[in-house]
Amino acid sequence: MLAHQQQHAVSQADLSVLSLLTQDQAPSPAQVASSSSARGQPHASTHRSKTKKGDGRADVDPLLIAAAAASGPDVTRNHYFHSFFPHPLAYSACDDERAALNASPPGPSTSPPAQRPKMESRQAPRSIRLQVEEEEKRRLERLERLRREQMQKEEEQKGVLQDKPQAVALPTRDGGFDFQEDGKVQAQASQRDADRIKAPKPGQVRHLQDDSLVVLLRQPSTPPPLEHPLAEPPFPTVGAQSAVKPESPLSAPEPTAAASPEARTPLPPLEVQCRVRTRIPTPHGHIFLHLYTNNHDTKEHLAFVADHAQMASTSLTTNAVEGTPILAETGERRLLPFIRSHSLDCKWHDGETDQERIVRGAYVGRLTETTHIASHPNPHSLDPTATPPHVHRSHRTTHNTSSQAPTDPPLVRIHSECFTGETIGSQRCDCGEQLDEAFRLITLAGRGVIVYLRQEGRGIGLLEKMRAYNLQDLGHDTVTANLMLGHGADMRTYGIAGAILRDLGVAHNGVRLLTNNPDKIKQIEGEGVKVVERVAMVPRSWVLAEEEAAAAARRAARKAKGKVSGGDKRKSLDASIASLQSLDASSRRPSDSRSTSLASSAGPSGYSSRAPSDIDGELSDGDSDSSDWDAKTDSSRAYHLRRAGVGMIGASVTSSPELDKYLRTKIDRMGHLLNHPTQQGTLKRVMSSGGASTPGATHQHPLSESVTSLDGSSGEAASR
Ligand SMILES: Nc1nc2c(ncn2[C@@H]2O[C@H](COP(=O)(O)OP(=O)(O)OP(=O)(O)O)[C@@H](O)[C@H]2O)c(=O)[nH]1
Repeated sequence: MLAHQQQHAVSQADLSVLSLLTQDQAPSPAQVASSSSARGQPHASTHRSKTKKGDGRADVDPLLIAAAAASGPDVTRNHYFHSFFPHPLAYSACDDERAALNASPPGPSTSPPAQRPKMESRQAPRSIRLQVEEEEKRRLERLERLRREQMQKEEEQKGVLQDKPQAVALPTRDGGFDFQEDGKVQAQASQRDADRIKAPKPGQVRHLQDDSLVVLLRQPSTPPPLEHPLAEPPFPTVGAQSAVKPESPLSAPEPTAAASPEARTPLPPLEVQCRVRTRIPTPHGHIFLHLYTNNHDTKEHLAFVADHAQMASTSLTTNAVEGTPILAETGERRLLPFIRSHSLDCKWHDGETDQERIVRGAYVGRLTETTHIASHPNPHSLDPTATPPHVHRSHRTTHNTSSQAPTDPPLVRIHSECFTGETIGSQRCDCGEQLDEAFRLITLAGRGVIVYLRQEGRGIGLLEKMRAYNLQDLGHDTVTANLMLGHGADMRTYGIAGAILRDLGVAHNGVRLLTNNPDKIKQIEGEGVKVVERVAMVPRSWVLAEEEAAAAARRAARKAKGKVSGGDKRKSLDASIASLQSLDASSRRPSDSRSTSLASSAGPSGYSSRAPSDIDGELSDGDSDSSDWDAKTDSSRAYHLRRAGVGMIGASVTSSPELDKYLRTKIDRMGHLLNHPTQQGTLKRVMSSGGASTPGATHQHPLSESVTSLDGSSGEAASR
């Protein structure tokens, strides 16, 4: 009983310690000392407590009490932010607060107490974190399942394709096609295939029942990996050199990454790859559209190929009689290599099927319901007159062409994308009509290439070009506007064009380049493309003006002479037809020398002067009293339809004060090889150094001596 009482007795010392710990103010050292000494006194109850060790509690250590007291009543970090915390700055271990205290001047402070830092957890509650983890796990499992299914399908597909022989496609009546080995019906065709051939269900798209074809269509094969794949992030698209360096920009903007050679990451050797080819019927005729990828940018550059002989052929060699073009002027058959993409035709992987080749466009002739012949993986090896297999990976590779038969250099246009000119017929530039004219000329010649480069706005992009247009509306020209925005006058490069032309096998034998731009000729030659002739691109509005002036002159002459007799009229028509035919032949024929180019007489009337079918249209245009010719033939109707701009790219003829200024700037400031017509209507364009108002570089290029005039006469004639 006594022991029990002793155990629960509270001594005076305990009470004083308790009051020390619970008081508002921190105890002074003296208080602590007295408290300790009080505990040190041999007090009866203290003594009793010392003797009662059986309750498991340790004696209260005076040092511990002193430390606790010095820290104030709220000592744990957990208590620190409780709203009931009574003592600002009582947590002496907080560095921020100590710093704030040190910073405050000595003596009574009037400034408000420093803000206590807030320590808040940004972590989501655990339940949410678990939920997110769970979802991520489920997503990864789903992906893994899909990947496994995909692999399984591919395995199955491989099995199917190995069982199925490589084949030439045979047409089916419902528009699908079946592939049979070497064109022969397979004796061991599967029962399923045989059933399908015999009994097609009406309205059913048969080829979609073919599992292997479905797999092929949904998961097309990819070309062999490039030696130097596209780096991440993509390399700048454009901007290696500019034709005209910034002279004195009004502001001095930072050079763009593309503009500054030092800032550019060194590019790997350029590689291009034709991924797909297809036939497109255009208002001017059929062309093959090729889509290219490359390892310098992420853009899809294009090539349009006109090759009528190839389209008519059922063989990859030009030895096939039906594929041999006949030269208009001599009637002679000439063996011309077909213009084909080496990277498209080559084998992409082992076990490649004809289906794969045909779907990507590696086929012979024209794909129809009745002809589906996959091309040979190396078509050039079949053609003795063709360029050797083109090595597209490095344009530095030289080919020995000495043993090859001379070939007709195709017409080639290297065109830069212009959204505004080509899609909505902007009258600020001549891009739309130039593209249209290039289509007209290559299809008329029956053989040629347009390389369509995705370097909008001379390489500065659509956004910047539109900003430049606003500056032009303020009165600046196209060059100055570019410079003001911190770009060069022309930021385009032609490496990709060169690689595409090499891939198409036309670079080495020479091309007739449709351009007025001397810088373009220089750059493309630097890419290993042989330019044997420059063919001028004449604004159609100029041609039109010339023709109208000529027609007016003829009418005036007739009036002066009196009405011509029927016989005279016939003679004059015959003479005109003969002259037009000779012009027409010239646009089809390669030039004998680099010095003279009979210009593509561009413009709506140019159709008539080039296409025999339009000759009547030309004459009717010139002679008002021969309009009866128009109604007589279909060809004149075609002429009028085309003249009206049906199906033309952009606008068939571009004409505006803005265009006038644009062309003038190109001639005066960018050295384009074109003379602006004078007010008197003198439209002879003399491309020689003497005739063109062009800067130095223009004169040095041999092709700058080419002479072109709107009436098709040679330079010598024009200058006489
Ligand atoms: N920055 C800029 N680009 C323009 C402007 N007008 C047209 N372009 C672009 O210029 C490119 C065509 O270049 P041009 O100088 O017209 O012709 P070119 O291709 O150099 O020369 P040719 O072969 O003779 O046609 C296209 O990419 C157009 O988008 C303009 O005012 N400013």
